[in-house]
Amino acid sequence: MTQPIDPQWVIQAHNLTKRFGDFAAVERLNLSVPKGHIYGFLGPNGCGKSTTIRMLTGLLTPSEGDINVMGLSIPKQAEALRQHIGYMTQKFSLYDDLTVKENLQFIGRIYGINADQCKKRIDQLQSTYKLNQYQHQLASTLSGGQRQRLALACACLNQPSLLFLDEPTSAVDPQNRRDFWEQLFDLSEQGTSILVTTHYMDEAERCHKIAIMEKGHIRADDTPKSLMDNINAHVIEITTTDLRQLKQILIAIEHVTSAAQLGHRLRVLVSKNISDPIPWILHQCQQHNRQLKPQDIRLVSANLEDVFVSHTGQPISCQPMQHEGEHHG
Ligand SMILES: Nc1ncnc2c1ncn2[C@@H]1O[C@H](COP(=O)(O)OP(=O)(O)OP(=O)(O)O)[C@@H](O)[C@H]1O
Repeated sequence: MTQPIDPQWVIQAHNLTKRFGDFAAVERLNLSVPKGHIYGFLGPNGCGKSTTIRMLTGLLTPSEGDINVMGLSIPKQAEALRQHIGYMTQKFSLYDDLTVKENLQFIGRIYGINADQCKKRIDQLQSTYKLNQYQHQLASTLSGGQRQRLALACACLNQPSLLFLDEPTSAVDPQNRRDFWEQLFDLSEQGTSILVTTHYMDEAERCHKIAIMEKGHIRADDTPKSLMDNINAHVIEITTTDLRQLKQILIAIEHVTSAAQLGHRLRVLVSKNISDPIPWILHQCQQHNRQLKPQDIRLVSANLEDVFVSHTGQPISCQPMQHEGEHHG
């Protein structure tokens, strides 16, 4: 039995909680993903992104809460949902001892797609995702970028209306990441809704909307622009010498929420409780016998990394390692 769902939302979750023993990996999470959107899920390692996705796809039973995905009540109707979604896991979940084509054929059989239709669909996907020349190659021998394209092709085989992508770009190089996002925008234009987790701020900025998670909770949820415009901190850049020492001084001061060195600059977040942050920083430095000239310091616009740090208290050190990938197929 399907549940009524407001047609503007493709996912609605209410009070979603998952406990592993005493530990709450996800706690009272509320989430609404608009239909047709690319919706980004951000947050430090271990904050509960994958656990949330696994509950939304019906793979993990919540401890508490309600989930409605495309009108289906999850996990009760997870089997029916499976026909309409695609899920690309962090590890890409390919069958290493099968070739590219065999991986796709296998997924086709799981979905019960008839042989003729499946063949057509596989030809189409191999062409879209530049896999034709690798179709007889074992998945285990593919490069990072080729594996990523095959994983996306597998996730799209059943022409899903909703795609879940869990860190799909963590193992590929910048060119492959760009190409991958082009493919996501193509899918989005064709009407596919996409929920994607990422640690990359440039990717988050491409999303229609994002949610920032921390310790099992959603801390912020809006368009990237709105999050940047409404950041709850002043963003200040300081260009001077001996930034390491200055950073240590500033980070110990109340109302300074973060200080990060970017080459010859120090990027500092100061709480909005301080109304006039530049004179305030100059004064704080003086108090610590550190002279700063007014021309060394300026107020700048927030970027998404500032928003991330202001909500999680963490730098983007949680970014995955960049693996060597290949450029074009
Ligand atoms: N089956 C499980 N049993 C016990 N703890 C678990 C289990 N699955 C996840 N956790 C814990 O729940 C927390 C959230 O994990 P999750 O994988 O959802 O994080 P994440 O945000 O996806 O992290 P990452 O960015 O590193 O992929 C972690 O502390 C993890 O150790």
